[in-house]
Amino acid sequence: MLSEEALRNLDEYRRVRAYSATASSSAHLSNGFAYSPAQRNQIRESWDALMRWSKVFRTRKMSGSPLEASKKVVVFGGGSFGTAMGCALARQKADLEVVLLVRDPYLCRDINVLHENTRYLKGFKMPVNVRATTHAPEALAGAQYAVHAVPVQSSRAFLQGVKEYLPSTVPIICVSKGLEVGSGQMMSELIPSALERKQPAVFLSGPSFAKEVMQGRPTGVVAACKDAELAKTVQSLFASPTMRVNMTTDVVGVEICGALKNVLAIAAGIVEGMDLGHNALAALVAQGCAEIRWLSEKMGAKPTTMSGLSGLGDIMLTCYGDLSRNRSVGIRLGRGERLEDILASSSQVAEGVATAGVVVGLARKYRVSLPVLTAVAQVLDNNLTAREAVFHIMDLPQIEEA
Ligand SMILES: NC(=O)C1=CN([C@@H]2O[C@H](COP(=O)(O)OP(=O)(O)OC[C@H]3O[C@@H](n4cnc5c(N)ncnc54)[C@H](O)[C@@H]3O)[C@@H](O)[C@H]2O)C=CC1
Ligand SMILES: O=C(CO)COP(=O)(O)O
Repeated sequence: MLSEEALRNLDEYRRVRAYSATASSSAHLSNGFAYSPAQRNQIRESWDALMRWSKVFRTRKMSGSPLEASKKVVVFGGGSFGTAMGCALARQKADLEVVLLVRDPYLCRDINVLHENTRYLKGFKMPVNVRATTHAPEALAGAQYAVHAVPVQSSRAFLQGVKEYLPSTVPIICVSKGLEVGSGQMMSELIPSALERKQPAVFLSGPSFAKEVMQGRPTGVVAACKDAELAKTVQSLFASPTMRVNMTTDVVGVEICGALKNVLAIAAGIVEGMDLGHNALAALVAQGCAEIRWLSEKMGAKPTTMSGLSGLGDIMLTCYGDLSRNRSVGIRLGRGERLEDILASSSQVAEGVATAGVVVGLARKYRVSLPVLTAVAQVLDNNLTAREAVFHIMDLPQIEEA
């Protein structure tokens, strides 16, 4: 059921594992340097302890897997990430029915006939147990989980539209990252507000470009839910040889990091587009990390979340990774293009653009100053050029590190 590329990656992964199993018998490193026998023993013992722990853990996990018990999963949104996550699930179990609920009948037909998302993930074959429909009642009938991958600004209208077909017991696994313009809400607030009821929901976030998930490349994400049992269920549902899933109960932390890193990625793109150099980029990303930490802590997030996959992990990916749409928007702004032209030329969502304005409101509410993130909103709002923003940020008073 795995694509050829995913199979190649798995083969490589198995070769590495086989190599690691035999490598401990070879004494010397290639440059003639060798660890002392005591060091080598210590290294081997530490590794063996890790492997023993891993084995015990895996054996305990075997019983009653949520994937085994699942028959149907619906994915809201047939964009790049909904498709990639739907395919990641489908590859794990051949008789799992994965249904993408899409708007466009032409895309729907391509997915069902060509087994390819010709608009958002061109060139990637989808597993045959993934299909698409434009009909919400059919998509939702009998689904045990709903993966929500609709852009944040369209999520309220979307959820209101499917509410009557979505049983209130079906967990939503939300992968959308951003804050709603107008309400300022995170997805964990928007979902119950749009549905006008409580709905179990887990927030899956972390460094995970859709294309690489689709290629079956190793990826790590975190599942956040106040209900730890549900977070563990989703952890176990998505965990595979190519996907590690941590769990946490810190929903606010995971959501705010996921939303704000998109704004920071626009800033990183601007620095890149203006060719300001590696020093500038590293200083900017470090400052952005501090700003995200200041706000998220005031909102009640755990500090560990900031240094985890949804925090630092996703910040590094989006600020430095070529596949980031938010970073691309920033690069083009930094090169002098107008925002409206950039947005008009892209069919994909860059959540940071809308989120940037909302962050400024949150910063005021929580009485925290966020120079870089506010500067991004100013540039996007056309009140500052990228060059002016950089000048003003560099000219801020020199401070004690906080
Ligand atoms: N692409 C990626 O690598 C990742 C994306 N995400 C997040 O996932 C969310 C979705 O992003 P992508 O799939 O990348 O977006 P995309 O731009 O590839 O596709 C968005 C999809 O949502 C659909 N859509 C938009 N408005 C809709 C509406 N009102 N009703 C129904 N469907 C609607 C579009 O038709 C399209 O299928 C975003 O919040 C993004 O930040 C998270 C992790 C990785
Ligand atoms: O969230 C993402 C990866 O984790 C995707 O980032 P972009 O939306 O900037 O492409």
